[in-house]
Amino acid sequence: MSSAQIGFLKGHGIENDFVIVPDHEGRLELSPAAVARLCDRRAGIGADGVLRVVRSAAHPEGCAMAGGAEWFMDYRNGDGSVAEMCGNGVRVFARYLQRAGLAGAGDLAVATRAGIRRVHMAEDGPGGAGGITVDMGRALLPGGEVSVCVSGRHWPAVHVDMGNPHAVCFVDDLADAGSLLTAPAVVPAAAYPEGANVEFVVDRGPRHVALRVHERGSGETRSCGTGACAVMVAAARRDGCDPAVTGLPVTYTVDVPGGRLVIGERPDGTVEMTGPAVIVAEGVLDAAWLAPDGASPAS
Ligand SMILES: N[C@@H](CCC[C@H](N)C(=O)O)C(=O)O
Repeated sequence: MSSAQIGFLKGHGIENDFVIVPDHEGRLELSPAAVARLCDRRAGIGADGVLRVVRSAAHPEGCAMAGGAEWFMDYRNGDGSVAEMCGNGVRVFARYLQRAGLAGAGDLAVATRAGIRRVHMAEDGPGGAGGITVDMGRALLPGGEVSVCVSGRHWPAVHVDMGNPHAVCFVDDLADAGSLLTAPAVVPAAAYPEGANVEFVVDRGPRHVALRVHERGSGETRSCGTGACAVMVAAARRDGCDPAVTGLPVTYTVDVPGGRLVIGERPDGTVEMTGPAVIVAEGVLDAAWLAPDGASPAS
């Protein structure tokens, strides 16, 4: 590859899609504008976000993470903003490492801004169909009264922190959320100083829910892994099966527009998410296109 080219891959986790930028030694200056260009669905590659793959030792935030994770997931939203964690993204990140021969089947630790996430990969199936399970850590429920407002309608919401911020509201019909072309208002805004991902949830059956999500920095997406975990945690408390109270693990099926995740919580509060991760393409980018103002993306 010439110095004017940058390698990339495209992948998705139940249609939450990402441009993957391997930058193992941390040499790229990936500005917010460059991320937004990559994610542009008409003028760029198109994606909900970017996964930059960097060795932890080559990234200041990766270095700061204890836990012996060789790789740091530098996740960016489609608008170029930085986020702490991406649940579908970490599965796709692990799939990339597996495909590149940098990780085998079995267990892998990935450093994220929200801490270390432990990933368990089965042997890859056709088209990346082998499930990947992620220990998503413990949810925090800061409490307080929060509500979500769309087009003059209000719903009470549950504030759940999965390393990144979520407002979960239970609605009668997923269509109630409207077009979700703009971000729902979350009240009080002070409860979410860094903004919020907002999930709208309906019941599908016992321990089975479905959601739509408006993601901070990306708009409505076809899936959100951390959002699905936040929904599972909120639903378990609503349904009287909080594992910390019952002493029993609980598992929910969570449907999203792009597919299905299976999410469980143990009595110690650990949340575990299982779902697919697929790499669909690989190519090269023109570095001059990525940084048209003359700033070199490679340092
Ligand atoms: N799609 C992701 C979440 C990505 C980050 C989010 N938009 C935020 O800003 O917190 C997921 O699968 O968890």
